[in-house]
Amino acid sequence: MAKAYDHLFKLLLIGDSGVGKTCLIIRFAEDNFNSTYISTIGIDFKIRTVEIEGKRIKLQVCPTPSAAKAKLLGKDFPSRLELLASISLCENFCFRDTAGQERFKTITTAYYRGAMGIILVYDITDEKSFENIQNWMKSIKENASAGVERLLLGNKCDMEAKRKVQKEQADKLAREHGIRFFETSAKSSMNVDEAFNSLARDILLKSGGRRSGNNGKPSSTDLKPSDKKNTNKCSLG
Ligand SMILES: Nc1nc2c(ncn2[C@@H]2O[C@H](COP(=O)(O)OP(=O)(O)OP(=O)(O)O)[C@@H](O)[C@H]2O)c(=O)[nH]1
Repeated sequence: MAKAYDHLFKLLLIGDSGVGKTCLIIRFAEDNFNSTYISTIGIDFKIRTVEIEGKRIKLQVCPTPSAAKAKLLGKDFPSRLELLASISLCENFCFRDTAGQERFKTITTAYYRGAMGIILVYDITDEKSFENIQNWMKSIKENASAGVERLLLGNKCDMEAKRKVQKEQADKLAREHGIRFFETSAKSSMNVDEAFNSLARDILLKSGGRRSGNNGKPSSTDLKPSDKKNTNKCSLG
């Protein structure tokens, strides 16, 4: 039987708690939005297959669980419960840890190492979440594979009246790091497909699966999200 996809890309979303990582993933994978806030504990990953440059790309997307985030930002590890939650991640990110904190570094490094693309998310209404992007960049440098594709997203752009972070500030930061930047809204779906597809396309181009033309820069007209949307549950396995 023919394979349902040509490439599998694993993506990771990171950023402060509450910036909208889970909602972005749900919007992308299921075209849905739920305003009920439940902080990510024990995570689902989502899958959606898109078509880019004639290739079917299966995107597997995970948010970083709270415990991993805390450790990556150098804070104390929150609790045993959160450790258990954090190790319930999917496929390559799946670990069982009976020893506790001492092995946590290995786990967090593995989150990053498994990812081919990392999406850094801040909330345009929360200045602190934008300032922390620098810390997230640092943790990518320390933990991720060299050359991992990165993308910066300013989420909640539907909340213009409460905006604290100007687009120009983020544009500048993205330029300094040589990465793309979008303002998105998981609520209105503004730029969500565009952002994920642009990252997938950059990974595809980097991996050599590209046609020539357009100077290697993505063109939004080349991006064709397919209808296939899917969900998978992670388990403590
Ligand atoms: N107005 C608006 N609210 C949003 C948007 N995205 C997320 N939210 C809200 O922001 C809150 C946090 O969203 P989550 O997706 O759970 O945030 P998260 O980054 O996954 O949070 P953690 O799991 O704690 O890391 C929820 O109340 C969402 O409804 C958006 O684009 N616009």
